[in-house]
Amino acid sequence: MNKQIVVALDYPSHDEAIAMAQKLDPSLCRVKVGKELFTRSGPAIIESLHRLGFDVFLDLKFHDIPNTVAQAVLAAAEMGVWMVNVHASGGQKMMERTVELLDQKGVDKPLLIAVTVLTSMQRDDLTGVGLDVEPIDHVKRLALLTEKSGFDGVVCSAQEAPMLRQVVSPEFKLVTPGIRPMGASADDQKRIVTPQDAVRDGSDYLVIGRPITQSENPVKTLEDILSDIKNA
Ligand SMILES: O=C(O)c1cc(=O)[nH]c(=O)n1[C@@H]1O[C@H](COP(=O)(O)O)[C@@H](O)[C@H]1O
Repeated sequence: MNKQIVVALDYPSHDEAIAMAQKLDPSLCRVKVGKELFTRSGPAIIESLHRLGFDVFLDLKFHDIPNTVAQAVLAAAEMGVWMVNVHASGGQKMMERTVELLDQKGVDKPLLIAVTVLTSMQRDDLTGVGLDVEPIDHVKRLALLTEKSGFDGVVCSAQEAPMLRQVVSPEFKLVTPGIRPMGASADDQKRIVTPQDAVRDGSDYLVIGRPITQSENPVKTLEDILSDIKNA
């Protein structure tokens, strides 16, 4: 089974994250460790999740000079994570140096993914940082740069998936947060899509946090989403 759902374990402690992971079935989903959890728990959380049998997406969104990002991604690869991400806006040299270093070291490469435009942003947020473009156009530009740099895929909103599927190779992975089942609260997300539409529009992996982790019955919510996407 192609495990398409990645549950975002956005918790303030190792034990709270593990308590949720223990309710989940690693044959049905993968998990994501982000900045809050990793900053509080460090690599121990990755080891614990691996022991439970999960594939781990380490979401630290690296963005720095090429050597620094390449070395950080190497450290992630050596922890055995399944997927790791950087910000595409760090540029081509940053991504190319990362691929080159991992090749030189001969480590097993995680899926190398670059964030395009955060799903919490819309046009006026881009204007605020000096980018006078529509999110979809900026996503396209950064996705093409990411592919050219030898990375495996991008993080984007599933709203951009149909457009990207026209311009990138079929193997290029589209990882889409900002997923909200019909009627769920959007929280701080802006470019949101339902699970079913995300899959139908060509998303490979759906990153879902609060709709599952803050649900009264996370396991049932996950099962409902899985059954929705099966019908997509
Ligand atoms: O890279 C990410 O995972 C990410 C990129 C992005 O553009 N938007 C985004 O929401 N995320 C992450 O995806 C998760 C979404 O969580 P929920 O909004 O709770 O479903 C969070 O952990 C975010 O850090």
